[in-house]
Amino acid sequence: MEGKLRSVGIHQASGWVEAVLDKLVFTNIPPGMPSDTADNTVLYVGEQIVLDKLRRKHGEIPQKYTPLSGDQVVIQPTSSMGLGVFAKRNFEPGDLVVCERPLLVIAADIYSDPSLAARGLNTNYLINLRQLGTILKSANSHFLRANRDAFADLSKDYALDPVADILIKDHFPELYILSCNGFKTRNDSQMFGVYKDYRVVPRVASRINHSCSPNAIYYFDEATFTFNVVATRKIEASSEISLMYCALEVPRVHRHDSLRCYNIDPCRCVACETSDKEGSDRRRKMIKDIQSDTALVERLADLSLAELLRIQQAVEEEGLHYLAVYPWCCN
Ligand SMILES: C[S@@+](CC[C@H](N)C(=O)[O-])C[C@H]1O[C@@H](n2cnc3c(N)ncnc32)[C@H](O)[C@@H]1O
Repeated sequence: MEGKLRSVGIHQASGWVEAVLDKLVFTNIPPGMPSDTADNTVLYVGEQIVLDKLRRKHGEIPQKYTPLSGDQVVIQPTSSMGLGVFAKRNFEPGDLVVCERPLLVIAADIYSDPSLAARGLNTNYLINLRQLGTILKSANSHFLRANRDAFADLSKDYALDPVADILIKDHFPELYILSCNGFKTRNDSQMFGVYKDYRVVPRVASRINHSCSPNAIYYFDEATFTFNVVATRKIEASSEISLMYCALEVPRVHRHDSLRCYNIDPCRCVACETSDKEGSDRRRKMIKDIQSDTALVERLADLSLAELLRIQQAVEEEGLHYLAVYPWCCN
C-alpha cells in the first residue's frame, strides 16, 4: 500500500509542481532593506495578486509598527506543557501582550487551486499533504537563516492522521510545524485570492499554550503584517499567557476530542485540572444556547438584572471573557 501511494504521489506531484509551485511568490516582507533583521521579516508564500491587493488597500505593505519593549513576556518551561509564554508585568483587558512579525504567512489550502482540480491533480488527501509539504520545503530555503532555525525549532507535536503520520512525518516535518503552530487569519481577512485558508506562524506566540479558559485572543494585522495577542482579562506578572486552540462553548469531552490532534491528551490547562466538570459543562451549554439564540441576544437589554448577572457570572467562572456576550451583560 505504501509503495502504491508513493508512486501515485510522485507522479501527481510532478504535474502539480508545474501547475502551481511556479506561480507562487516567496517574498521576505519587508524585502531586503539593509536595516531589516530576521525578526522583522515575514516569509509570505502565496499569490502575487494578494500582495497587489494589499498594496492597493494599504498603500505600501508592510506599514510601520511599533514593536513592544522586551519586558512584556518571556518564554519559559512549564511544568507539563513544554515551553510556554509568561507575563513579565501586569496586563489589563485590552492590553497588547505580543506584537510581532511572524515567521511565515502561507496559504495552507494551496492544493485547492482550481487549476489543479481541472487537471485532476488534487484528488487525494495524502497527495494534497505532500503538495503542501513540498511547498513548505521550498519555503524553508527562502527563509532568512535565523528564521529558518527558529521555524525548525518549533513544536511538531501534532497528529495529522495515522497513515499520513507513518508515511509523511519523517519526510515533511515542516507540515507538522505548520499544523501545530499555524493560526488562521480571520475569516474576514482581505488577503484572499484563489486560496482561503491563510495560516500565520508566529515566532513568540507559537509558544503560547492552549487553555479552555484563555486569558488572551489573537489577530493578524495585514497592514503591518504583525501577529498580535491581546489580553481579554487581567493577567498578573509571572502568570502564563494562554490562547484557545478549539471552540470552548462545548462540553469538556468535545474540547478534548478537538485537542487530540495537538497531542493534548489530557488537557493540562487550569480549567480542566481544577473546575467541576458537570457545573462547567452546564454553564458552557447555557452560554452557547444564549449565543446561538439571535432573538435572545437582541433582547439582552430587556433581560432582568438577575438574568444578566447569571450570564456574566457564568462567563467569568468559565473564563470566556472574549465572548461578545460578555460586555453586553456588563453594560
Ligand atoms: C503551539 S505549541 C505550544 C508551545 C509548546 N508548549 C512548545 O513547547 O513549543 C502546542 C503544543 O504545546 C503543548 N500544549 C499546549 N497546550 C497544552 C495543554 N493545554 N495541555 C497539554 N499540552 C499542551 C502540546 O504539546 C501542543 O502540541
